[in-house]
Amino acid sequence: MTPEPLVETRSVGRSFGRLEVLSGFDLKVEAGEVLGIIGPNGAGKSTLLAVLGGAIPPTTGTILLDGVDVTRRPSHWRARHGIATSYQVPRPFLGMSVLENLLVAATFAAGSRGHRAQAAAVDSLQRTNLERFANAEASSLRLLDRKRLEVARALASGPRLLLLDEIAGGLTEQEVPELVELVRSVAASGVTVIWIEHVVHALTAVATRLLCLSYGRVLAEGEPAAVLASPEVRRIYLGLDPEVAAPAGGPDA
Ligand SMILES: Nc1ncnc2c1ncn2[C@@H]1O[C@H](COP(=O)(O)OP(=O)(O)OP(=O)(O)O)[C@@H](O)[C@H]1O
Repeated sequence: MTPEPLVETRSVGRSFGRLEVLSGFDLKVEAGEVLGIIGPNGAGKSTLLAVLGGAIPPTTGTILLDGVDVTRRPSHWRARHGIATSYQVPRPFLGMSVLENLLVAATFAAGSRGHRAQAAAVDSLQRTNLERFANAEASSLRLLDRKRLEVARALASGPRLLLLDEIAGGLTEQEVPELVELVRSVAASGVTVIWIEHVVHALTAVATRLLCLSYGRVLAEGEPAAVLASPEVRRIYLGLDPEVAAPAGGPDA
């Protein structure tokens, strides 16, 4: 028997009033994958992530986690059952220390108490290279370290699936590889990742699979270089002439 995908959407739709952002959307993500999702502004990427994380319910369709229907489960339930999200704009408690932020995350997102919460907080601190800032106020961190803290807060809940919503946004070209390295190490520790991002080279550096979304439908999906070379992706997302051959390794090569 083949194991269930870690997460699966079956015919998921999401509308906002009369605007149908996703419709009949099917996706399977296996444990251990790093799925990168690209697509033009308004394609429905963040909506998809919000539906997966439970921030908003789908209008139609079903979401399965390990084969179990979690469609109507809210985000706090999903956080306690292995789905965590990190957002583009980090939202730490600015007046608290880094460690306190992680303790809050471990306590409220994962429902841990006492020593277990402490251990989860310290573990996420180490996994994100933030130990030296443990007692620093979150407000004092530079943007890259705030991004690390945003990932650490998600890790403190002990996720099996980490949803990353444009976390490279606002970083310099020098900082992006450091964030990529963090995502790579999180994935190597056994966490499945779905990362939506406009910084395409960040995704291709770590994604095992790439999916390009446009108006809620899949333009192309598969091995990252092949997706970036797809004529539809080049024309609709990258704004390149599909007649001109893509350089080996994709447009960032
Ligand atoms: N809460 C909402 N209410 C109304 N419309 C919404 C809401 N959230 C998203 N939309 C609309 O849904 C469409 C898809 O938005 P979404 O944020 O999912 O796209 P995206 O692919 O993530 O775009 P971007 O790359 O710009 O972040 C857009 O037209 C957006 O305006």
